[in-house]
Amino acid sequence: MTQHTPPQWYKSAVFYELSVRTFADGNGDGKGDFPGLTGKLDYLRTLGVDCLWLLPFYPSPLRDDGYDVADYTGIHPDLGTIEDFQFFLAEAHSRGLRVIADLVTNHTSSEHPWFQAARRGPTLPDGSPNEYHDYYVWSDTGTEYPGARIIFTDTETSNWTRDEVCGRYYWHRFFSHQPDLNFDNPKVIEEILDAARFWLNTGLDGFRVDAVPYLVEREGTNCENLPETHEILKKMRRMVDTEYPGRLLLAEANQWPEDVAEYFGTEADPEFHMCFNFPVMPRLYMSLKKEDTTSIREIMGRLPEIPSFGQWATFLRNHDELTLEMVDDDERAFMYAAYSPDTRMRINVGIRRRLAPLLNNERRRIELLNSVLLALPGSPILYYGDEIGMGDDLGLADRNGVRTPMQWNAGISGGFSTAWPSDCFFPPISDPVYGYQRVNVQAQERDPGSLLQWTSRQLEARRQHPAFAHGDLKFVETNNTSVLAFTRTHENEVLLIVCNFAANAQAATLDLGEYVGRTPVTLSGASPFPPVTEGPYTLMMGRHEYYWLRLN
Ligand SMILES: OC[C@H]1O[C@H](O[C@H]2O[C@H](CO)[C@@H](O)[C@H](O)[C@H]2O)[C@H](O)[C@@H](O)[C@@H]1O
Ligand SMILES: [Ca+2]
Repeated sequence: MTQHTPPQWYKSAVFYELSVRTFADGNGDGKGDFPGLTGKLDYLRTLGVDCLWLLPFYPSPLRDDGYDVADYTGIHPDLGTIEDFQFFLAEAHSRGLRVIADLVTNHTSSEHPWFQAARRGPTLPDGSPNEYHDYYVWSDTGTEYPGARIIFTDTETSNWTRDEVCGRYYWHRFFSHQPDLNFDNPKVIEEILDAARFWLNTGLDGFRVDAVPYLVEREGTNCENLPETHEILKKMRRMVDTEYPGRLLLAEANQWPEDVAEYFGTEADPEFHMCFNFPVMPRLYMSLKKEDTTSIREIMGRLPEIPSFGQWATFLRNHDELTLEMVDDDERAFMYAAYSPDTRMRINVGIRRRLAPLLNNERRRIELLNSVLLALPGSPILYYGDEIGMGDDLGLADRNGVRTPMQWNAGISGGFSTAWPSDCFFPPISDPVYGYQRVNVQAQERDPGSLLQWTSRQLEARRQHPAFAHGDLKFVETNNTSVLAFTRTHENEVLLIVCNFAANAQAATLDLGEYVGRTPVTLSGASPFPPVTEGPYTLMMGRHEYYWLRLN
Protein backbone atom coordinates (compact mmCIF):
# COMPACT_ATOMS: atom_id res chain seq x y z
CA MET A 1 0.00 0.00 0.00
CA THR A 2 1.26 3.48 -0.76
CA GLN A 3 1.26 4.96 2.69
CA HIS A 4 -0.95 7.87 3.64
CA THR A 5 -2.31 8.44 0.13
CA PRO A 6 -4.68 9.42 -1.37
CA PRO A 7 -4.78 12.52 0.81
CA GLN A 8 -8.46 12.20 1.66
CA TRP A 9 -8.50 8.43 2.21
CA TYR A 10 -10.48 8.92 5.43
CA LYS A 11 -13.53 10.12 3.51
CA SER A 12 -14.26 6.66 2.14
CA ALA A 13 -12.92 4.64 5.07
CA VAL A 14 -14.89 2.53 7.51
CA PHE A 15 -13.24 2.63 10.94
CA TYR A 16 -13.14 -0.08 13.59
CA GLU A 17 -12.49 0.86 17.20
CA LEU A 18 -10.81 -1.72 19.42
CA SER A 19 -8.88 -2.12 22.62
CA VAL A 20 -5.65 -4.10 22.23
CA ARG A 21 -6.08 -5.21 25.84
CA THR A 22 -9.37 -7.01 25.19
CA PHE A 23 -9.15 -8.05 21.54
CA ALA A 24 -6.86 -11.07 21.40
CA ASP A 25 -4.26 -12.47 23.78
CA GLY A 26 -1.17 -13.80 22.03
CA ASN A 27 0.79 -15.16 24.98
CA GLY A 28 -1.88 -16.68 27.20
CA ASP A 29 -1.51 -14.32 30.15
CA GLY A 30 -5.18 -13.27 29.97
CA LYS A 31 -4.42 -9.82 28.56
CA GLY A 32 -4.76 -8.90 24.92
CA ASP A 33 -1.61 -7.76 23.18
CA PHE A 34 -0.13 -6.66 19.86
CA PRO A 35 0.89 -10.17 18.76
CA GLY A 36 -2.69 -11.31 19.44
CA LEU A 37 -4.11 -8.40 17.46
CA THR A 38 -1.70 -9.06 14.59
CA GLY A 39 -3.10 -12.58 14.38
CA LYS A 40 -6.60 -11.16 13.84
CA LEU A 41 -5.80 -8.76 11.01
CA ASP A 42 -7.13 -11.14 8.38
CA TYR A 43 -10.44 -11.23 10.22
CA LEU A 44 -10.62 -7.43 10.12
CA ARG A 45 -9.67 -7.33 6.46
CA THR A 46 -12.34 -9.88 5.61
CA LEU A 47 -14.91 -7.97 7.63
CA GLY A 48 -14.22 -5.08 5.29
CA VAL A 49 -13.05 -2.24 7.51
CA ASP A 50 -10.34 0.15 6.34
CA CYS A 51 -8.84 1.80 9.39
CA LEU A 52 -8.36 0.60 12.97
CA TRP A 53 -8.65 3.02 15.88
CA LEU A 54 -6.69 1.71 18.84
CA LEU A 55 -7.71 2.78 22.33
CA PRO A 56 -4.77 3.99 24.49
CA PHE A 57 -1.99 1.40 24.63
CA TYR A 58 0.57 3.45 26.56
CA PRO A 59 2.08 2.76 29.99
CA SER A 60 -0.62 3.62 32.50
CA PRO A 61 -1.88 2.69 35.96
CA LEU A 62 -5.15 1.87 34.14
CA ARG A 63 -7.46 3.77 36.43
CA ASP A 64 -9.28 5.06 33.33
CA ASP A 65 -8.62 2.19 30.94
CA GLY A 66 -5.43 3.81 29.67
CA TYR A 67 -6.77 7.38 29.27
CA ASP A 68 -4.51 8.03 32.26
CA VAL A 69 -1.22 8.08 30.39
CA ALA A 70 2.01 7.71 32.37
CA ASP A 71 4.37 7.75 29.37
CA TYR A 72 3.42 9.13 25.96
CA THR A 73 6.08 7.27 24.01
CA GLY A 74 5.94 3.76 25.39
CA ILE A 75 3.82 0.62 25.08
CA HIS A 76 2.10 -0.75 28.17
CA PRO A 77 4.18 -3.83 29.09
CA ASP A 78 1.08 -6.06 29.14
CA LEU A 79 0.49 -5.31 25.47
CA GLY A 80 3.94 -6.10 24.09
CA THR A 81 6.98 -4.18 22.97
CA ILE A 82 7.58 -1.37 20.52
CA GLU A 83 8.88 -4.05 18.12
CA ASP A 84 5.56 -5.90 18.48
CA PHE A 85 3.79 -2.65 17.68
CA GLN A 86 5.96 -2.01 14.61
CA PHE A 87 5.42 -5.52 13.35
CA PHE A 88 1.67 -5.17 13.85
CA LEU A 89 1.65 -1.86 11.98
CA ALA A 90 3.62 -3.29 9.07
CA GLU A 91 1.27 -6.29 8.87
CA ALA A 92 -1.78 -4.02 8.98
CA HIS A 93 -0.37 -1.82 6.22
CA SER A 94 0.51 -4.82 4.10
CA ARG A 95 -3.18 -5.75 4.18
CA GLY A 96 -4.26 -2.26 3.16
CA LEU A 97 -5.44 -1.41 6.67
CA ARG A 98 -4.61 1.94 8.21
CA VAL A 99 -4.21 2.48 11.93
CA ILE A 100 -4.89 5.50 14.13
CA ALA A 101 -4.46 5.71 17.90
CA ASP A 102 -5.75 7.77 20.77
CA LEU A 103 -3.72 10.82 21.67
CA VAL A 104 -4.71 11.94 25.16
CA THR A 105 -3.74 15.58 25.19
CA ASN A 106 -5.85 17.22 27.89
CA HIS A 107 -4.40 15.42 30.89
CA THR A 108 -1.89 12.84 32.09
CA SER A 109 -2.06 10.25 34.82
CA SER A 110 -1.08 11.60 38.23
CA GLU A 111 1.64 8.94 38.04
CA HIS A 112 3.22 10.56 34.99
CA PRO A 113 6.79 11.67 35.89
CA TRP A 114 5.85 15.24 34.88
CA PHE A 115 3.16 15.38 37.56
CA GLN A 116 5.33 13.68 40.14
CA ALA A 117 7.96 16.36 39.50
CA ALA A 118 5.31 19.12 39.44
CA ARG A 119 4.14 18.24 42.93
CA ARG A 120 7.42 19.50 44.36
CA GLY A 121 6.06 23.02 43.97
CA PRO A 122 7.07 26.06 41.92
CA THR A 123 10.51 26.26 43.52
CA LEU A 124 12.94 23.43 44.23
CA PRO A 125 14.74 23.13 47.62
CA ASP A 126 17.86 24.71 46.11
CA GLY A 127 15.84 27.78 45.15
CA SER A 128 15.78 27.08 41.42
CA PRO A 129 12.46 27.13 39.55
CA ASN A 130 10.71 23.79 39.05
CA GLU A 131 9.87 23.83 35.36
CA TYR A 132 7.47 20.86 35.70
CA HIS A 133 5.21 22.66 38.17
CA ASP A 134 4.05 24.85 35.33
CA TYR A 135 3.17 21.78 33.23
CA TYR A 136 -0.10 21.63 35.18
CA VAL A 137 -2.78 24.09 36.30
CA TRP A 138 -2.48 25.08 39.97
CA SER A 139 -4.32 27.24 42.45
CA ASP A 140 -3.88 28.19 46.11
CA THR A 141 -7.62 28.28 46.70
CA GLY A 142 -9.25 25.86 44.24
CA THR A 143 -11.99 28.39 43.55
CA GLU A 144 -11.17 29.50 40.00
CA TYR A 145 -13.26 28.72 36.89
CA PRO A 146 -16.56 28.03 38.68
CA GLY A 147 -18.32 28.10 35.29
CA ALA A 148 -16.75 24.79 34.22
CA ARG A 149 -19.11 21.83 34.58
CA ILE A 150 -18.07 18.51 36.10
CA ILE A 151 -17.95 15.78 33.44
CA PHE A 152 -17.61 12.62 35.55
CA THR A 153 -20.58 13.50 37.73
CA ASP A 154 -20.74 10.09 39.42
CA THR A 155 -17.20 10.30 40.80
CA GLU A 156 -16.06 13.89 41.09
CA THR A 157 -17.45 16.78 43.11
CA SER A 158 -15.00 19.44 41.96
CA ASN A 159 -12.58 20.12 39.11
CA TRP A 160 -9.96 21.01 41.73
CA THR A 161 -8.18 18.60 44.08
CA ARG A 162 -5.68 19.55 46.76
CA ASP A 163 -2.33 17.84 46.40
CA GLU A 164 -0.97 17.12 49.86
CA VAL A 165 2.65 17.03 48.72
CA CYS A 166 2.50 20.38 46.98
CA GLY A 167 -0.03 22.01 49.27
CA ARG A 168 -1.80 23.51 46.26
CA TYR A 169 -4.88 22.58 44.23
CA TYR A 170 -4.57 21.14 40.71
CA TRP A 171 -7.16 21.34 37.95
CA HIS A 172 -8.76 18.23 36.36
CA ARG A 173 -11.76 18.03 34.04
CA PHE A 174 -12.00 14.26 34.41
CA PHE A 175 -10.94 11.96 37.27
CA SER A 176 -8.90 13.53 40.09
CA HIS A 177 -6.07 11.16 39.14
CA GLN A 178 -5.96 12.86 35.70
CA PRO A 179 -4.44 16.33 36.23
CA ASP A 180 -4.98 18.66 33.26
CA LEU A 181 -1.92 19.81 31.40
CA ASN A 182 -1.29 23.56 31.27
CA PHE A 183 -1.62 24.50 27.61
CA ASP A 184 -0.72 28.10 28.39
CA ASN A 185 2.82 26.75 28.78
CA PRO A 186 4.46 26.54 25.31
CA LYS A 187 6.66 23.69 26.57
CA VAL A 188 3.58 21.54 27.14
CA ILE A 189 2.42 22.12 23.58
CA GLU A 190 5.85 21.08 22.32
CA GLU A 191 5.85 17.97 24.54
CA ILE A 192 2.49 16.88 23.10
CA LEU A 193 3.57 17.61 19.54
CA ASP A 194 6.73 15.60 20.15
CA ALA A 195 4.66 12.68 21.46
CA ALA A 196 2.58 12.86 18.28
CA ARG A 197 5.74 12.97 16.17
CA PHE A 198 7.09 9.90 17.93
CA TRP A 199 4.13 7.77 16.80
CA LEU A 200 3.83 9.35 13.37
CA ASN A 201 7.49 8.44 12.86
CA THR A 202 6.57 4.79 13.39
CA GLY A 203 4.22 5.07 10.41
CA LEU A 204 0.99 5.47 12.37
CA ASP A 205 -1.73 6.97 10.17
CA GLY A 206 -3.04 9.52 12.64
CA PHE A 207 -4.84 10.13 15.90
CA ARG A 208 -8.22 10.28 17.53
CA VAL A 209 -7.45 13.23 19.79
CA ASP A 210 -9.19 12.82 23.13
CA ALA A 211 -11.27 15.45 24.91
CA VAL A 212 -10.16 18.42 22.80
CA PRO A 213 -12.61 21.11 24.01
CA TYR A 214 -10.99 21.42 27.43
CA LEU A 215 -7.35 22.33 26.76
CA VAL A 216 -7.41 25.93 28.00
CA GLU A 217 -9.15 27.54 31.01
CA ARG A 218 -10.29 31.15 31.26
CA GLU A 219 -12.12 32.89 34.08
CA GLY A 220 -15.72 33.85 33.30
CA THR A 221 -16.19 31.07 30.72
CA ASN A 222 -17.25 27.42 30.84
CA CYS A 223 -13.68 26.55 29.79
CA GLU A 224 -14.87 24.70 26.68
CA ASN A 225 -14.20 25.49 23.00
CA LEU A 226 -12.15 28.59 23.80
CA PRO A 227 -10.34 30.44 20.96
CA GLU A 228 -7.02 29.71 22.69
CA THR A 229 -7.80 25.98 22.53
CA HIS A 230 -8.53 26.23 18.81
CA GLU A 231 -5.20 28.00 18.26
CA ILE A 232 -3.32 25.10 19.84
CA LEU A 233 -5.21 22.55 17.77
CA LYS A 234 -4.48 24.50 14.59
CA LYS A 235 -0.83 24.38 15.50
CA MET A 236 -1.08 20.62 15.82
CA ARG A 237 -2.68 20.39 12.38
CA ARG A 238 0.01 22.60 10.85
CA MET A 239 2.65 20.31 12.28
CA VAL A 240 0.93 17.23 10.84
CA ASP A 241 0.34 18.76 7.41
CA THR A 242 3.89 20.05 7.19
CA GLU A 243 5.78 17.10 8.60
CA TYR A 244 3.41 14.16 7.95
CA PRO A 245 1.08 15.05 5.07
CA GLY A 246 -1.75 12.58 4.58
CA ARG A 247 -2.02 11.61 8.26
CA LEU A 248 -5.35 12.04 10.01
CA LEU A 249 -6.55 14.05 12.99
CA LEU A 250 -9.98 13.10 14.35
CA ALA A 251 -11.47 15.26 17.13
CA GLU A 252 -13.38 13.94 20.08
CA ALA A 253 -15.43 17.05 20.82
CA ASN A 254 -18.72 16.09 22.43
CA GLN A 255 -20.44 19.37 21.60
CA TRP A 256 -23.46 20.86 19.85
CA PRO A 257 -23.31 21.12 16.03
CA GLU A 258 -22.33 24.79 15.91
CA ASP A 259 -19.48 24.24 18.37
CA VAL A 260 -18.21 20.94 17.05
CA ALA A 261 -18.03 22.26 13.49
CA GLU A 262 -15.49 24.84 14.70
CA TYR A 263 -13.04 21.97 15.20
CA PHE A 264 -12.72 21.54 11.44
CA GLY A 265 -11.23 25.04 11.23
CA THR A 266 -11.35 26.65 7.82
CA GLU A 267 -9.97 25.93 4.34
CA ALA A 268 -7.23 28.47 4.96
CA ASP A 269 -6.55 27.56 8.58
CA PRO A 270 -7.60 23.95 9.10
CA GLU A 271 -7.93 22.11 12.38
CA PHE A 272 -9.23 18.51 12.31
CA HIS A 273 -9.90 16.39 9.22
CA MET A 274 -12.71 14.62 11.04
CA CYS A 275 -15.00 15.25 14.01
CA PHE A 276 -17.38 12.83 15.66
CA ASN A 277 -21.02 13.59 15.00
CA PHE A 278 -22.05 13.26 18.66
CA PRO A 279 -25.39 15.08 18.29
CA VAL A 280 -26.94 12.67 15.78
CA MET A 281 -26.06 9.51 17.73
CA PRO A 282 -28.64 9.62 20.58
CA ARG A 283 -31.30 10.76 18.13
CA LEU A 284 -30.98 7.52 16.18
CA TYR A 285 -31.94 5.60 19.32
CA MET A 286 -34.57 8.15 20.29
CA SER A 287 -36.21 7.94 16.87
CA LEU A 288 -36.39 4.20 17.16
CA LYS A 289 -38.23 4.28 20.48
CA LYS A 290 -40.45 7.21 19.51
CA GLU A 291 -41.07 5.77 16.05
CA ASP A 292 -40.55 9.32 14.84
CA THR A 293 -37.50 10.43 12.85
CA THR A 294 -38.07 14.19 13.08
CA SER A 295 -35.14 14.73 15.45
CA ILE A 296 -32.68 13.10 13.02
CA ARG A 297 -33.72 15.45 10.24
CA GLU A 298 -33.58 18.44 12.57
CA ILE A 299 -30.13 17.76 13.92
CA MET A 300 -28.67 16.91 10.51
CA GLY A 301 -30.16 20.17 9.25
CA ARG A 302 -28.36 21.99 12.07
CA LEU A 303 -24.91 20.79 11.00
CA PRO A 304 -23.04 23.75 9.57
CA GLU A 305 -21.20 23.53 6.26
CA ILE A 306 -17.73 22.11 6.78
CA PRO A 307 -14.51 22.72 4.82
CA SER A 308 -13.91 20.60 1.72
CA PHE A 309 -11.32 18.42 3.49
CA GLY A 310 -13.71 17.73 6.40
CA GLN A 311 -15.58 14.53 7.13
CA TRP A 312 -17.92 13.57 9.98
CA ALA A 313 -17.31 10.40 11.97
CA THR A 314 -20.58 8.61 12.71
CA PHE A 315 -21.06 5.89 15.30
CA LEU A 316 -23.69 4.01 17.25
CA ARG A 317 -21.59 2.92 20.22
CA ASN A 318 -18.09 3.25 21.57
CA HIS A 319 -16.05 2.36 24.66
CA ASP A 320 -17.79 4.99 26.82
CA GLU A 321 -21.36 5.30 27.96
CA LEU A 322 -23.94 6.20 25.32
CA THR A 323 -23.53 9.87 26.11
CA LEU A 324 -26.64 11.98 26.63
CA GLU A 325 -24.84 15.30 26.81
CA MET A 326 -26.10 16.42 23.39
CA VAL A 327 -29.84 16.20 24.10
CA ASP A 328 -32.12 18.47 26.13
CA ASP A 329 -33.48 17.57 29.57
CA ASP A 330 -36.75 16.07 28.29
CA GLU A 331 -34.97 14.02 25.68
CA ARG A 332 -32.48 12.80 28.28
CA ALA A 333 -35.29 11.72 30.58
CA PHE A 334 -36.92 9.92 27.65
CA MET A 335 -33.69 8.14 26.77
CA TYR A 336 -33.06 7.04 30.36
CA ALA A 337 -36.58 5.69 30.65
CA ALA A 338 -36.44 3.97 27.28
CA TYR A 339 -32.97 2.47 27.40
CA SER A 340 -31.89 2.08 31.02
CA PRO A 341 -34.67 0.35 32.97
CA ASP A 342 -32.10 -0.87 35.51
CA THR A 343 -30.38 2.05 37.26
CA ARG A 344 -27.06 0.16 37.12
CA MET A 345 -27.14 0.90 33.39
CA ARG A 346 -26.71 4.63 34.06
CA ILE A 347 -23.39 6.36 34.54
CA ASN A 348 -22.45 10.04 34.50
CA VAL A 349 -24.62 11.56 31.78
CA GLY A 350 -25.32 8.42 29.82
CA ILE A 351 -26.07 4.72 29.54
CA ARG A 352 -23.38 2.05 29.78
CA ARG A 353 -24.73 -0.66 27.48
CA ARG A 354 -23.67 -2.22 24.22
CA LEU A 355 -25.57 -1.99 20.95
CA ALA A 356 -27.28 -5.40 20.95
CA PRO A 357 -28.66 -5.23 24.51
CA LEU A 358 -29.79 -1.64 23.94
CA LEU A 359 -31.84 -2.88 21.01
CA ASN A 360 -33.27 -5.90 22.87
CA ASN A 361 -31.04 -8.10 20.75
CA GLU A 362 -33.57 -7.65 17.95
CA ARG A 363 -31.85 -8.28 14.66
CA ARG A 364 -34.15 -6.01 12.68
CA ARG A 365 -33.46 -3.05 14.98
CA ILE A 366 -29.72 -3.70 14.87
CA GLU A 367 -29.77 -3.86 11.07
CA LEU A 368 -31.91 -0.75 10.82
CA LEU A 369 -29.63 1.45 12.91
CA ASN A 370 -26.54 0.10 11.18
CA SER A 371 -28.08 0.71 7.77
CA VAL A 372 -28.73 4.35 8.72
CA LEU A 373 -25.24 4.67 10.21
CA LEU A 374 -23.61 3.39 7.03
CA ALA A 375 -25.75 5.60 4.79
CA LEU A 376 -25.65 8.96 6.56
CA PRO A 377 -22.91 11.40 5.54
CA GLY A 378 -19.68 10.62 7.32
CA SER A 379 -17.27 7.78 7.85
CA PRO A 380 -18.77 5.12 10.10
CA ILE A 381 -16.93 3.80 13.12
CA LEU A 382 -17.85 0.31 14.31
CA TYR A 383 -17.13 -0.72 17.89
CA TYR A 384 -15.44 -4.12 18.22
CA GLY A 385 -17.83 -6.92 19.03
CA ASP A 386 -20.93 -5.08 17.84
CA GLU A 387 -20.56 -6.79 14.47
CA ILE A 388 -21.40 -10.09 16.19
CA GLY A 389 -23.93 -8.65 18.65
CA MET A 390 -21.87 -8.90 21.84
CA GLY A 391 -23.50 -8.11 25.17
CA ASP A 392 -22.30 -6.21 28.24
CA ASP A 393 -21.52 -6.94 31.88
CA LEU A 394 -23.22 -4.62 34.35
CA GLY A 395 -21.24 -6.21 37.17
CA LEU A 396 -18.06 -4.47 36.03
CA ALA A 397 -17.33 -0.98 37.35
CA ASP A 398 -17.30 2.30 35.44
CA ARG A 399 -17.69 1.78 31.66
CA ASN A 400 -15.84 -1.54 31.71
CA GLY A 401 -19.02 -3.54 31.14
CA VAL A 402 -18.84 -2.61 27.44
CA ARG A 403 -15.14 -3.47 27.22
CA THR A 404 -15.18 -7.23 27.76
CA PRO A 405 -13.02 -9.61 25.66
CA MET A 406 -13.79 -10.16 22.00
CA GLN A 407 -15.63 -13.45 21.53
CA TRP A 408 -13.86 -15.51 18.88
CA ASN A 409 -15.19 -19.02 19.45
CA ALA A 410 -16.95 -21.29 21.95
CA GLY A 411 -13.69 -22.53 23.48
CA ILE A 412 -12.07 -21.51 26.73
CA SER A 413 -12.47 -17.78 27.40
CA GLY A 414 -14.21 -17.42 24.08
CA GLY A 415 -10.97 -17.90 22.17
CA PHE A 416 -9.75 -14.54 23.47
CA SER A 417 -7.09 -16.21 25.59
CA THR A 418 -5.89 -19.65 26.59
CA ALA A 419 -6.09 -18.39 30.18
CA TRP A 420 -9.10 -19.25 32.33
CA PRO A 421 -11.91 -16.67 32.24
CA SER A 422 -11.17 -15.68 35.82
CA ASP A 423 -7.57 -14.90 34.82
CA CYS A 424 -8.55 -12.65 31.91
CA PHE A 425 -8.21 -8.87 32.19
CA PHE A 426 -12.01 -8.69 32.21
CA PRO A 427 -13.99 -11.93 32.33
CA PRO A 428 -15.48 -12.88 28.96
CA ILE A 429 -19.27 -12.69 28.87
CA SER A 430 -20.80 -16.11 29.44
CA ASP A 431 -24.49 -15.52 30.06
CA PRO A 432 -26.98 -17.69 28.14
CA VAL A 433 -28.00 -14.96 25.66
CA TYR A 434 -24.77 -13.07 24.93
CA GLY A 435 -22.15 -15.53 26.18
CA TYR A 436 -19.23 -16.58 23.99
CA GLN A 437 -20.62 -20.10 23.80
CA ARG A 438 -23.48 -18.69 21.71
CA VAL A 439 -22.23 -15.36 20.30
CA ASN A 440 -18.86 -15.72 18.63
CA VAL A 441 -17.02 -15.05 15.39
CA GLN A 442 -16.44 -18.67 14.44
CA ALA A 443 -20.13 -19.59 14.65
CA GLN A 444 -21.12 -16.53 12.66
CA GLU A 445 -18.49 -17.16 9.99
CA ARG A 446 -20.18 -20.49 9.38
CA ASP A 447 -23.67 -18.98 9.21
CA PRO A 448 -24.47 -16.99 6.06
CA GLY A 449 -27.43 -15.40 7.84
CA SER A 450 -25.37 -14.14 10.79
CA LEU A 451 -25.06 -10.52 11.83
CA LEU A 452 -21.34 -10.74 11.09
CA GLN A 453 -21.90 -11.75 7.49
CA TRP A 454 -24.69 -9.23 7.06
CA THR A 455 -22.34 -6.49 8.30
CA SER A 456 -19.62 -7.60 5.94
CA ARG A 457 -22.04 -7.55 2.99
CA GLN A 458 -23.24 -4.06 3.91
CA LEU A 459 -19.67 -2.79 4.07
CA GLU A 460 -19.00 -4.28 0.65
CA ALA A 461 -22.14 -2.63 -0.78
CA ARG A 462 -21.03 0.65 0.75
CA ARG A 463 -17.62 0.30 -0.87
CA GLN A 464 -19.20 -0.39 -4.28
CA HIS A 465 -21.15 2.87 -4.21
CA PRO A 466 -19.00 5.97 -3.68
CA ALA A 467 -22.12 8.09 -3.08
CA PHE A 468 -22.24 6.64 0.46
CA ALA A 469 -18.87 8.20 1.21
CA HIS A 470 -18.96 11.30 -0.94
CA GLY A 471 -22.57 12.02 -1.83
CA ASP A 472 -24.56 15.11 -0.99
CA LEU A 473 -27.40 14.54 1.45
CA LYS A 474 -30.98 15.54 0.75
CA PHE A 475 -33.93 14.49 2.87
CA VAL A 476 -36.98 13.32 0.94
CA GLU A 477 -40.37 14.56 2.13
CA THR A 478 -42.62 11.75 3.33
CA ASN A 479 -46.12 11.79 4.79
CA ASN A 480 -45.05 9.49 7.62
CA THR A 481 -42.55 10.63 10.27
CA SER A 482 -41.76 7.02 11.18
CA VAL A 483 -40.11 6.69 7.81
CA LEU A 484 -36.80 8.42 7.17
CA ALA A 485 -35.96 8.87 3.50
CA PHE A 486 -32.96 10.60 1.99
CA THR A 487 -30.83 10.64 -1.12
CA ARG A 488 -27.06 10.63 -1.43
CA THR A 489 -25.91 12.01 -4.77
CA HIS A 490 -22.41 11.80 -6.17
CA GLU A 491 -21.52 12.45 -9.82
CA ASN A 492 -23.99 10.34 -11.80
CA GLU A 493 -25.12 8.17 -8.93
CA VAL A 494 -28.23 8.80 -6.83
CA LEU A 495 -28.88 6.50 -3.88
CA LEU A 496 -32.24 6.47 -2.12
CA ILE A 497 -32.28 5.27 1.48
CA VAL A 498 -35.64 4.56 3.13
CA CYS A 499 -35.89 3.35 6.72
CA ASN A 500 -38.95 2.46 8.75
CA PHE A 501 -38.29 3.26 12.42
CA ALA A 502 -41.68 1.86 13.49
CA ALA A 503 -42.21 -1.53 15.09
CA ASN A 504 -45.14 -2.12 12.74
CA ALA A 505 -45.51 -2.16 8.98
CA GLN A 506 -45.93 1.31 7.49
CA ALA A 507 -46.92 2.87 4.20
CA ALA A 508 -45.10 6.04 3.24
CA THR A 509 -45.55 8.34 0.30
CA LEU A 510 -42.31 9.91 -0.87
CA ASP A 511 -41.91 13.11 -2.82
CA LEU A 512 -39.62 11.92 -5.60
CA GLY A 513 -40.76 14.59 -8.06
CA GLU A 514 -37.25 15.41 -9.23
CA TYR A 515 -36.60 11.80 -10.16
CA VAL A 516 -39.59 11.16 -12.45
CA GLY A 517 -38.72 8.47 -14.97
CA ARG A 518 -36.06 6.85 -12.81
CA THR A 519 -36.39 3.31 -11.50
CA PRO A 520 -35.36 2.50 -7.94
CA VAL A 521 -33.31 -0.69 -7.89
CA THR A 522 -32.21 -2.51 -4.74
CA LEU A 523 -28.45 -2.52 -4.16
CA SER A 524 -28.55 -6.12 -2.99
CA GLY A 525 -30.11 -8.24 -5.68
CA ALA A 526 -30.73 -5.47 -8.24
CA SER A 527 -34.53 -5.88 -8.01
CA PRO A 528 -36.37 -3.08 -9.78
CA PHE A 529 -39.16 -1.25 -7.94
CA PRO A 530 -41.94 0.53 -9.86
CA PRO A 531 -40.58 3.55 -11.75
CA VAL A 532 -41.07 7.02 -10.34
CA THR A 533 -43.99 8.81 -12.02
CA GLU A 534 -45.57 12.24 -11.69
CA GLY A 535 -47.86 10.95 -8.93
CA PRO A 536 -46.99 10.14 -5.29
CA TYR A 537 -44.54 7.31 -4.79
CA THR A 538 -45.81 4.95 -2.12
CA LEU A 539 -43.70 2.31 -0.42
CA MET A 540 -44.94 -0.41 1.91
CA MET A 541 -42.40 -1.27 4.56
CA GLY A 542 -42.26 -4.05 7.12
CA ARG A 543 -41.43 -3.24 10.72
CA HIS A 544 -37.91 -1.82 11.06
CA GLU A 545 -37.34 -2.45 7.39
CA TYR A 546 -34.86 -0.45 5.34
CA TYR A 547 -34.17 -0.12 1.61
CA TRP A 548 -30.89 0.83 0.01
CA LEU A 549 -31.85 1.71 -3.57
CA ARG A 550 -30.16 3.20 -6.60
CA LEU A 551 -32.23 5.52 -8.79
CA ASN A 552 -31.39 4.27 -12.26
O1 LIG B 1 -9.77 10.81 29.20
C1 LIG B 1 -10.95 11.02 29.92
C2 LIG B 1 -12.10 10.54 29.11
O2 LIG B 1 -11.95 11.13 27.85
C3 LIG B 1 -12.81 10.68 26.85
O3 LIG B 1 -14.01 11.07 27.32
C4 LIG B 1 -15.06 11.49 27.05
O4 LIG B 1 -15.95 10.59 27.57
C5 LIG B 1 -16.92 11.06 28.38
C6 LIG B 1 -17.84 9.95 28.77
O5 LIG B 1 -17.21 8.83 29.27
C7 LIG B 1 -17.63 12.13 27.62
O6 LIG B 1 -18.73 12.56 28.36
C8 LIG B 1 -16.68 13.29 27.34
O7 LIG B 1 -17.32 14.29 26.61
C9 LIG B 1 -15.53 12.82 26.59
O8 LIG B 1 -14.51 13.74 26.42
C10 LIG B 1 -12.66 9.18 26.66
O9 LIG B 1 -13.43 8.73 25.58
C11 LIG B 1 -13.01 8.49 27.96
O10 LIG B 1 -12.92 7.09 27.83
C12 LIG B 1 -12.09 8.99 29.03
O11 LIG B 1 -12.50 8.47 30.26
CA1 LIG C 1 -1.11 -11.26 26.58
